[in-house]
Amino acid sequence: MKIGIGNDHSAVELKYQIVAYLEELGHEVVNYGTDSTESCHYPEIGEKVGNAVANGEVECAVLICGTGVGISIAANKVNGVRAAVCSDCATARLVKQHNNANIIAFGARIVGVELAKDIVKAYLDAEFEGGRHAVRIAMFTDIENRNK
Ligand SMILES: O=C(CO)[C@H](O)[C@H](O)[C@H](O)COP(=O)(O)O
Repeated sequence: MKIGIGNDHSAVELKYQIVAYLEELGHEVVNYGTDSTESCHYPEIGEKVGNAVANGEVECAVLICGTGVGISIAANKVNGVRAAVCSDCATARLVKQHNNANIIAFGARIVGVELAKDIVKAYLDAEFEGGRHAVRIAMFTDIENRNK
């Protein structure tokens, strides 16, 4: 799978570890984040990754900032993006099964590297269940269309 990754200055080291892990799993990774620990602005990276997912450049993406929150808020401003912050594996599985999240986010200041890898794996291994959940996903699109 072609997977995007984006991060701010707080998450450079964790980003490298997650890229290595994704490659170990056989995925192609596109890096949209910073490779510098110099302070930068996460909204720019969240938007860039959101666009990459929305226009199909990558199938899904991982976003990492200090908490995962700011960068996911930015990505969620892009139509078609469903970015979800996860700090545990059950949530990571459910955001795919129920919300069909196309971006998973977490915080480099919140989760350690092993938990972060487990979160990514739980998300990638899960499948969207469709059915009643598809009706609700369609309602996200309705919200986007009403608020253009
Ligand atoms: O956006 C965030 C919180 O939602 C991220 O954690 C950022 O990484 C954080 O705000 C950056 O903080 P810093 O003090 O500028 O390193």
